[in-house]
Amino acid sequence: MVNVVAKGITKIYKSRKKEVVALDNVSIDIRSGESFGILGPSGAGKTTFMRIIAGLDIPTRGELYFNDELVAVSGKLVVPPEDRNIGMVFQTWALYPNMTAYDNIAFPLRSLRMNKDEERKRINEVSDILGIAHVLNHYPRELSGGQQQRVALARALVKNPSILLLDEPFSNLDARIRDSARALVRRIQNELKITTITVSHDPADIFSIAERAGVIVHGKLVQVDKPSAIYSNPVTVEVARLIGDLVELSGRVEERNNKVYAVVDDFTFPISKVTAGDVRLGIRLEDLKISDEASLGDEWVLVGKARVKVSSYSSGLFRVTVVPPSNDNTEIVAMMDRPFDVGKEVNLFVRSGKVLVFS
Ligand SMILES: Nc1ncnc2c1ncn2[C@@H]1O[C@H](COP(=O)(O)OP(=O)(O)OP(=O)(O)O)[C@@H](O)[C@H]1O
Repeated sequence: MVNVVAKGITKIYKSRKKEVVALDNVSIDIRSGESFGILGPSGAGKTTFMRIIAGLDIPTRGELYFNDELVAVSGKLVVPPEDRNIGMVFQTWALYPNMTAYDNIAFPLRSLRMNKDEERKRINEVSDILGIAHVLNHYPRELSGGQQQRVALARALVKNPSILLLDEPFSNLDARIRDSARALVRRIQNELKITTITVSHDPADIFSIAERAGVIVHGKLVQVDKPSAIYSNPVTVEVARLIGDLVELSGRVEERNNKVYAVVDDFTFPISKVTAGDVRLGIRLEDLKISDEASLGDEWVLVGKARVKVSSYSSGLFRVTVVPPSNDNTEIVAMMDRPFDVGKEVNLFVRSGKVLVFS
């Protein structure tokens, strides 16, 4: 088991006389045996970070250690990729189309000049764990997406790697089998206790397999925490957006009866942070509700009267957009279990303590 330590890693690409800062002073300590997730929008620098760990790219500045061993430093590869004992699964799985599943999995072992019995034993072990023993004679085109992904995973695991790198490993799978694929990766990681780093732009991947996660935005590591803590306390509105649908509003802080509110047109949102002046608010759709009732119990706080502007259907729920009486442009969306008539006057509620405040 290996702990991965990055100290001040910066990666600058030079292309057509332009410099792109893909990673900007990233420091992180990924614990031995940990399942760590890296979340970030497209172009944030996630793949660059993985490539540097794998040794496929060299940091422009900074140091990378596996345990206490220096593996790369400012412009220099100290330990080459083939000596890093890393298993990788790419987004596309990158299986060799002209080789059977067996030969794909055996490929990393061929350089070890292992005897055939030992090779078969290893491949059978890893195939049993992944439930693909019955398709080892098939070519990739004869396998389902889920089976192809498991072959790619088997190929990454067959050498007993110290580190497993998964780059968007589920994005090529049908949505309906993604959950079971995530559960499989989580179970294997748990059993084998390999330090695992999963990169994704999809928070569902990170929530299902990572114990801790780092968020990279514009090359900077802006937050490291448990996924649930990033969800509840995102450091910026960009991070909040990455981890779920969000209503964003601009408000003005006011104190009324010793309580602090953010006022948005006719709405008053209770907030806990005392930040004077203008604030940016973020509220998750699941923390908003509309109702004909005047009260919904202690969990929900009345924000004000609203008018239904649009009501549409979305995956089993109704997406209801409401506006305050005085401003048709301040749109707030709540996911409801029934439709509401357009033009109807309703009460808007927010879940207590769930208004995110950004300065
Ligand atoms: N070889 C390269 N030469 C020049 N620029 C590059 C190179 N590789 C990556 N970049 C740039 O570095 C930045 C980070 O890219 P990277 O692929 O690491 O992002 P990412 O977060 O993995 O994005 P995605 O989710 O879209 O794959 C981008 O602006 C990208 O265009």
